[in-house]
Amino acid sequence: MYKKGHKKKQKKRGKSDGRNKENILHSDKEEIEEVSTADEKKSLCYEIKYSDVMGRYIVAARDIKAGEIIIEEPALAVGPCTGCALICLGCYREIDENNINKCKNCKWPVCSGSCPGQGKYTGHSTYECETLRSIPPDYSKLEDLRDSYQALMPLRCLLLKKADPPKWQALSAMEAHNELRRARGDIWPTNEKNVVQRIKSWGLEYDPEEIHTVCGILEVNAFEVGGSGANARALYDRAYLLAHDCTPSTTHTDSERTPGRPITVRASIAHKAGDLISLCYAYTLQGTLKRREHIKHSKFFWCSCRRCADRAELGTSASAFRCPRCAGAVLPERPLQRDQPWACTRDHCHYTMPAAAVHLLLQRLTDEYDQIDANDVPGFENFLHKYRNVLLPSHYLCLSAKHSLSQLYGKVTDYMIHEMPDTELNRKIDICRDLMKVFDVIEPGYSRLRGVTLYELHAPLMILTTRDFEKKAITKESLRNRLKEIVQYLQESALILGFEPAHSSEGLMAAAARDALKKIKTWEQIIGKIS
Ligand SMILES: C[S@@+](CC[C@H](N)C(=O)[O-])C[C@H]1O[C@@H](n2cnc3c(N)ncnc32)[C@H](O)[C@@H]1O
Repeated sequence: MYKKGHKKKQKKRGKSDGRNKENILHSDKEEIEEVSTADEKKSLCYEIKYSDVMGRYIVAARDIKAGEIIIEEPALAVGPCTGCALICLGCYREIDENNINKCKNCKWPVCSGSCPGQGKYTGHSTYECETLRSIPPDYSKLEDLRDSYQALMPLRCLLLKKADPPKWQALSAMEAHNELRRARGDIWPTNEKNVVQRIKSWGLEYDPEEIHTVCGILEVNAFEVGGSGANARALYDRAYLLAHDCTPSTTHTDSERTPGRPITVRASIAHKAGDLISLCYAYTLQGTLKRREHIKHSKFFWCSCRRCADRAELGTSASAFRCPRCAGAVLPERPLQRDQPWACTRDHCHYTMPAAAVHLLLQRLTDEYDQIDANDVPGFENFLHKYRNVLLPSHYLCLSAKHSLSQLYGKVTDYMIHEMPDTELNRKIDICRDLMKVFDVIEPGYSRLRGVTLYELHAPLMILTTRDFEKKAITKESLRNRLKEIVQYLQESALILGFEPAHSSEGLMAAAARDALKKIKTWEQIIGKIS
């Protein structure tokens, strides 16, 4: 499943967009679709291509500017993720297991009688409700009920066959990788038990192979959607065509509160006509070994993108261990062959490490990293200090620790921004700058990671500047230069995060950045125009 990732606007797709079929009255449907398909082709900024390696993928049909909308479309289907807690079938928010509210008709869990997802195809639709009415949940077996949620999203897709054939047709066109998945000892039997047998036990007559195919379509193509405690997965008619790249060229965001739960895919960098339009199927802040394993495991192919093929990951050294002999960087000799040894990059040093030793060391360090509590500032700092002779500061585990620290410094108990001493503020600044150097390469342009980090960077800079001004330890000229730099960070952050839904944490950060910019304007009374 794709994790969440983000103006001069391309002509925005209107509500009569050919794919927004739920907005079209049946009698007019064919005519409107034909017209809008022709219009659509003219205005599309991408075209679909095919290769034996990647299958279908999209490229820019013309030059695309950073921030431009490439795809904006409603979901074909939305439903619970596998392994989710007991959630409302309408809005995906967690339900209090001691006080479960039930749908009046089918008796399955919903948050309330007025849940906004009631009766919507992106939530608890009437056809789902009617189907589930004959399968009342057993509330004396909550664990079993939670397990049964795994079958709900596949069932929602299968129900579309009758309830909305065009949507069913659109999702049926997606890749399921059945042969690759069938050959794997884990996925197929798990789906057989948790989904196929479950749907059979509900007395619903679907072909087992078809159910497996729907499971595959979801595994290969679904996007994780939602936020603010309401996590779900969704299929989209065109966004699924985005090929993978470990330095993605787009970001995407979904709008939980808009009917149809649309996804918006934006160019995070400028594209030339013919450029691949890509999305990262893995977490960019991981090293090549982990990203490739994750992609192989969940998307069934070995990535060999530019970043994966380069031992130094495009100059970031994001997987580099420190050489115990000369303190240089130890990197894989052939990063696309995971069983090949790693070696020091310095000419005179011939230190090598067998792949198995690297994998073991990485696992041990990852296990230790994972033990650190998400809010534990000293925990992350200790990790960085403890492994300073084992990992290069650019190693992704160090970057992950710094990423957490960049957000914790200034926001958690004992580290509230106005109480932080200058040394800690400077630490936050250094951390943010280190991160930005890497993010500029692995998630360039208008990416959420860059937007948030720029915002985090402005805060300690602003406080140090104010303190220096109050102490009269700064000239007018240097004050102006520092404010200029802060304004640049805030403007870019507000621009990037302004693409996010207003109520999301990133949307709120964008609003805070805009406010901060207004406040900085008041300094102009003291020092004259800043920029
Ligand atoms: C969501 S689908 C993308 C659409 C798909 N290509 C199709 O034709 O339906 C993901 C699948 O596309 C293929 N794919 C995407 N990016 C790839 C890449 N960079 N290298 C190789 N295969 C890729 C893989 O088969 C992957 O499982």
